[in-house]
Amino acid sequence: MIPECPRAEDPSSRTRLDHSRAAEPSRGPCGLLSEIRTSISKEPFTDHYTVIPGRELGRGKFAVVRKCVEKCSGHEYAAKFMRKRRKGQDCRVEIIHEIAVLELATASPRVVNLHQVYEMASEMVLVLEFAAGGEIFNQCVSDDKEEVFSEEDVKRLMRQILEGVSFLHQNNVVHLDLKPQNILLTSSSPLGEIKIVDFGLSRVLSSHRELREIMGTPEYVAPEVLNYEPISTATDMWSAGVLAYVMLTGISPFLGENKQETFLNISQLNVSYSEEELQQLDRGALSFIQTLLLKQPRDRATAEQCLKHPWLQFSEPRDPLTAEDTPPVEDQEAPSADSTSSTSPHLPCGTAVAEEEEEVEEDGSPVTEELVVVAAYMLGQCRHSSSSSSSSSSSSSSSSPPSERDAVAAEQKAISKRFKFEEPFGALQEVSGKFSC
Ligand SMILES: Nc1ncnc2c1ncn2[C@@H]1O[C@H](COP(=O)(O)OP(=O)(O)OP(=O)(O)O)[C@@H](O)[C@H]1O
Repeated sequence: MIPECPRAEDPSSRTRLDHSRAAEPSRGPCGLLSEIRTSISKEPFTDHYTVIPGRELGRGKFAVVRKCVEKCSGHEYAAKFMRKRRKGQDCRVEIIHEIAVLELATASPRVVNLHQVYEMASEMVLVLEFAAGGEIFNQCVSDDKEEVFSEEDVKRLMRQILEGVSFLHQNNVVHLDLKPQNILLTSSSPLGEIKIVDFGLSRVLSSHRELREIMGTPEYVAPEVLNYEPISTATDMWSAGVLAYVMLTGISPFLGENKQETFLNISQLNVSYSEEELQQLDRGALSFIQTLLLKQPRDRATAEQCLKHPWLQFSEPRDPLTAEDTPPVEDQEAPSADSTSSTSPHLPCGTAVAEEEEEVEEDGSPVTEELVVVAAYMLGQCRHSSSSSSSSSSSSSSSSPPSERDAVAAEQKAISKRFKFEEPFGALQEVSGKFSC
């Protein structure tokens, strides 16, 4: 018998989450949200969903994402199975935060939709809208000319990414892990719409408390993160610049032979704008990237400024040689806003952030949080830029034979590593202790 779909607020079928947490502050430590509206079902997940056997949709260190079908509706979803205990620590609060951010972003079509949540003894399952086109990463690194994005594709997708990022930033949320693996497509052919996923590292910014987390994926991480300087919405904008570079060229601009080299490339802003792939593009594309890959966060364009960039305006493709009308970077509208400013745009009703009491030290100075790093380190799937301090200019994915490449591709999922930055960059260490949430 096909079960009926439970109604969203049916108390008999769901356990309201967090009875015990109702009195908790709306935001926990480290910019984490701690209140959610979604009911959490304690019923067996498989009573309501059939998990499609076979290949996983994706995998992180503590989560597996599988395709499933809701029995009552026949609709396909992506079920993200997340372990509650990680390296001996209870990480449920982190999962609750991820749910809360997804709830907050319901109004944005650029963020993946959360359908339901289930909780078992050791796992929680986030039932997400299924993005059938998979990661844009696949097209970024494809050898198939038919598959790789055209510049017009990148413009359209980039606009959508920026719309999503702008929505998050207007709500004081920073994603902190924007990368091609976390930008999915509703369909790959024809090319659909983008959906931003994975809010596991996201944080809520506060005007009274500096956030200095060191986390992210090395290739996409901004210089201020490496320098243990305050994180802001501009931190995501750096990653957006790296994303644009990778989508347009298939080259990861800062990727080195190892993470130290990658970090060095980032902190020295060692990026090449003379790659052949970039030269073939409209000049506006280069100018766009250059408004983002700037060392000082305050100098970077905001998501809204980016959406007004000449390159992203709707236009017919132009001959790169005659594209003289795009103003050089320095002539463009100066991105100046301090994106950590306290102006708090609209938050959806009921979201916790607006009600939160800010933490301030006794002397009135903002509380600075010390955090341990979570860096999901990706093996070098993209090609290195020729300017990077890497000794080789191509990665295994571009130089290996196809069979080897397939094997590499099969293992391309994130290998999470943990880094601890005790001092600015120079003292970067990978640590082997407990994983801290
Ligand atoms: N809604 C979805 N539809 C289709 N595939 C998805 C969906 N959500 C996630 N995936 C796939 O699963 C992968 C892992 O998902 P996600 O990044 O959310 O997990 P994670 O464990 O937090 O990963 P990471 O370790 O990279 O942070 C994604 O990169 C994507 O390939």
